[in-house]
Amino acid sequence: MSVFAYPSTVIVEAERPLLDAGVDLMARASRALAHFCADVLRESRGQIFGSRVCVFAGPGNNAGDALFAAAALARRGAHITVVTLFDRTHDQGLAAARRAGASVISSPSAEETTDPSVEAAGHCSAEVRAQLRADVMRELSRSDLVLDGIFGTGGRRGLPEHIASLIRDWRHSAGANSNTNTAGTRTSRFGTGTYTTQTLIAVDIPSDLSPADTGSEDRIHADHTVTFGGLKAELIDPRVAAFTGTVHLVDIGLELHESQATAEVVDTDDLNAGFPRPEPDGHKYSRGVVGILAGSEEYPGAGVLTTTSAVNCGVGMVRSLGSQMVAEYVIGLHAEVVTASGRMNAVVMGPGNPEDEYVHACVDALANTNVPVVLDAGALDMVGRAESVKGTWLAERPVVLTPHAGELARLLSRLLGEIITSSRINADPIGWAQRAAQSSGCIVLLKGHQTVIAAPDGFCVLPEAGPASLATAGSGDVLAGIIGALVATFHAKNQHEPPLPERELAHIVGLGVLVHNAAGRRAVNAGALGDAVAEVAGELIHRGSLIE
Ligand SMILES: NC(=O)C1=CN([C@@H]2O[C@H](COP(=O)(O)OP(=O)(O)OC[C@H]3O[C@@H](n4cnc5c(N)ncnc54)[C@H](O)[C@@H]3O)[C@@H](O)[C@H]2O)[C@@H](O)CC1
Repeated sequence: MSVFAYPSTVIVEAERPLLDAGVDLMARASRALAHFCADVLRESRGQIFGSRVCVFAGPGNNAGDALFAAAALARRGAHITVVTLFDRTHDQGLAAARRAGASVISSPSAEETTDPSVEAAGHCSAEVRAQLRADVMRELSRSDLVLDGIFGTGGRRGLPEHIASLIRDWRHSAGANSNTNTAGTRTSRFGTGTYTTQTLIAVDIPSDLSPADTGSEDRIHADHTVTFGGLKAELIDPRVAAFTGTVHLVDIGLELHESQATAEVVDTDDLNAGFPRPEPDGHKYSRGVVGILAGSEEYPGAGVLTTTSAVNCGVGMVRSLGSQMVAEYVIGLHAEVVTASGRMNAVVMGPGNPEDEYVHACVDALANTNVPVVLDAGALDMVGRAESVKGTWLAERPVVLTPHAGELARLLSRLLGEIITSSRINADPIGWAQRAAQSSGCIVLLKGHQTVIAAPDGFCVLPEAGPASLATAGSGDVLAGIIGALVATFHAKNQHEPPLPERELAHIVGLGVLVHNAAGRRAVNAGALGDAVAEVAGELIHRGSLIE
């Protein structure tokens, strides 16, 4: 179900009242972490007893989580090696790990010295440093599981060089033995019939989590991140997926309010729960009427695909607002589509670049209404070189824009009056979708493998990533039809209420993306995709949930 993401500062703030009341949050966090690690070890090795676990321990409470979890694993028979990376760490955590039998290697952190008599913690001779480094590398190479407890929410960007070089060397040495490209995260051995997997788990957040590519060799690439209390907003950025691995959220009893969230991650459970079903006393108008202005003499197929997916999504009625020729194609396939004018609860404009005369007629028909519009493809050009849609026919109505990166680059170049390239968009999809939503005043759905939906207040909805099969001609037309149908249905339900809050509309658009993803898992081209929408909507309406 929906998981809301919060800035780390909000999560740390929510810990405060519980800590003040004496609640041992670290015990909750480390217990859950130990359970997770135990599951991983059981799955990869069959048992915890005899497994080898290496803990990178930093200077703060993040190390505390890792060390208490390691102590729990040691009590279940795991061999634990703690690598302390600073001249201080979480004392109680380290004591607990030692009591449970952990060995400790103090990895040297200070500058090299040539004086062999200086061997205090952090200051040691080159020879001793080399030996300690070799010990750490040996331990890392034979570990079944490595815990990144270097920095958590208190971490600043940029690992100190002694840690960066350690990670770099480890990644290189693991890469030499690995049959995957994810050097250091997974080592497979075949031939003897055994298969060992090394798993790297980041505690709360991977240390030095940065969306930048630079220096990525020196950073933690986790297989899993076990995060506590609330989903940290930085973990959901698609650019950090290679560093976080799969993110697992552990509830430690914090009180967080959705209003403080900056994003929402939605998945199939949300679709199962939120997809609109016909009401027993409903009728075609209460289920929503969507107008589709899509397709042209040049691209008639876009009209067919957009209309097909809207019809198949289970909306009350679909009106074809385009040319006679497109309408004939559409009605040939879907006899229920109506060409007569009349009431509408949402309109989709733009797929297949409909001719101007139909666009003008449609804009006239929508004047003095608050009917929401979904602008796709050619219709995106209607959002012009203004700070927002204020003062245009788009004002006072919900507007959803559905660009891909190239279209968003053109749109933003117009809105911001500077050249924005699609490669810049691809380098920061969330940031640019938010920028476009804020400056246009519209909901912006940026299409991609990880589609991002941004509302004008910056709030984002991230639907789970779609299948690669969706990257095919006409797929966007299908998506526009689905979103138009859903927006029409929700708007029909709420037409006598105040307008849907932007975040709610963004959520509905997110459900549309999930329908599209589910259809994409059943089809390999856009024609079949439009048909698969009927299958998906049919399961949601008649069965109550998707068969997946
Ligand atoms: N407060 C609590 O009781 C709880 C804390 N928890 C854990 O504690 C973490 C936060 O703990 P802390 O606030 O101690 O923060 P960290 O454990 O991230 O460590 C902060 C320390 O690291 C140093 N540091 C940070 N970045 C550095 C860098 N790039 N180079 C050198 N030194 C750097 C800081 O100066 C500070 O001393 C969470 O992420 C979570 O894992 C959880 O156990 C939940 C409860």
